[in-house]
Amino acid sequence: MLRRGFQLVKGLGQITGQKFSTGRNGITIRPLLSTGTQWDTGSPFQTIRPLTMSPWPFSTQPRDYSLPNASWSEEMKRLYDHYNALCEVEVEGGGKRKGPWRRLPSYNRTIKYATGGRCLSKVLQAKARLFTRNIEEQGAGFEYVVFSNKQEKRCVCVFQAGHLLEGPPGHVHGGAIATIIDSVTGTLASYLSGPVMTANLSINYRSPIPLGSVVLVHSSLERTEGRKTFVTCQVTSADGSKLHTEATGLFVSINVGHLFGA
Ligand SMILES: CCCCCCCCCC(=O)SCCNC(=O)CCNC(=O)[C@H](O)C(C)(C)COP(=O)(O)OP(=O)(O)OC[C@H]1O[C@@H](n2cnc3c(N)ncnc32)[C@H](O)[C@@H]1OP(=O)(O)O
Repeated sequence: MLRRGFQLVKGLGQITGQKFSTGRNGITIRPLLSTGTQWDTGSPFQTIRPLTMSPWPFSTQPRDYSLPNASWSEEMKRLYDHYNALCEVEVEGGGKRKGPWRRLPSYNRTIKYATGGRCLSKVLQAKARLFTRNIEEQGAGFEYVVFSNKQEKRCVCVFQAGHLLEGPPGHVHGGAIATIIDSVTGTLASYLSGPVMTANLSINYRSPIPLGSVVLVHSSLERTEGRKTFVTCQVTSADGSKLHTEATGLFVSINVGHLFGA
């Protein structure tokens, strides 16, 4: 029973991305699901606090990684607040209506908790995570939030690069920069054109990005041609005064069956 309980919570941790750890004297659990079920693992392990169990083994309330957390710098929070405020506009006589901008929520699977992928075993399916959201330690990897503006066919990402993204000493790895560019341009392309895959990404690195700094990743639609969506991208310092990186991307619309073995 004890072993079964431990395997289950460990499995849940892998599936939900939530934190469970084994202490010297047993299982220490920071339950994030709240359920009414009390599991007593018995001595020497401490009582596992109530867990909410659903018939579907995935959390129904996955973490939205694009919301502020304790690792965000003042600059990151200020920029988040700035763009978040543009998501609503005041109307005459009081009240608010939706503004031109949207904050895009972000989870650790591309399609929220969908299984899929050609030839993936069930174990791999359960463990698969979105590359940019697979570091659980807050502030260590990619901290970012994307805001999109459908009317203007563009988006902006506020990105704080954590210490695990180091390339040259004290600066962000070029592959990490390519990753956030691919994610932001891909998000814009799929927001405007539906399911797409990156066919081409061309990057010019103009000036290094200091580790821990906050930068803006701007992406705009250049044009569409049939199944092809062309986008541009610039990574700048938070105040816009310095250009760090420029890129262009080509995204090709796909039938999702392309990914699911059809
Ligand atoms: C919502 C959450 C968002 C999260 C964001 C994450 C973003 C991450 C995005 C990725 O990283 S995707 C992973 C990396 N990309 C891949 O693995 C793609 C691998 N390549 C493919 O699967 C196929 O090559 C591809 C789907 C891109 C295209 O194959 P298709 O058979 O569907 O299309 P086809 O080869 O017929 O090409 C269609 C058009 O695109 C053009 N094209 C395709 N690849 C090209 C290329 N590389 N360069 C220039 N043009 C290209 C091609 O010439 C043609 O132009 P025309 O219509 O004018 O004839």
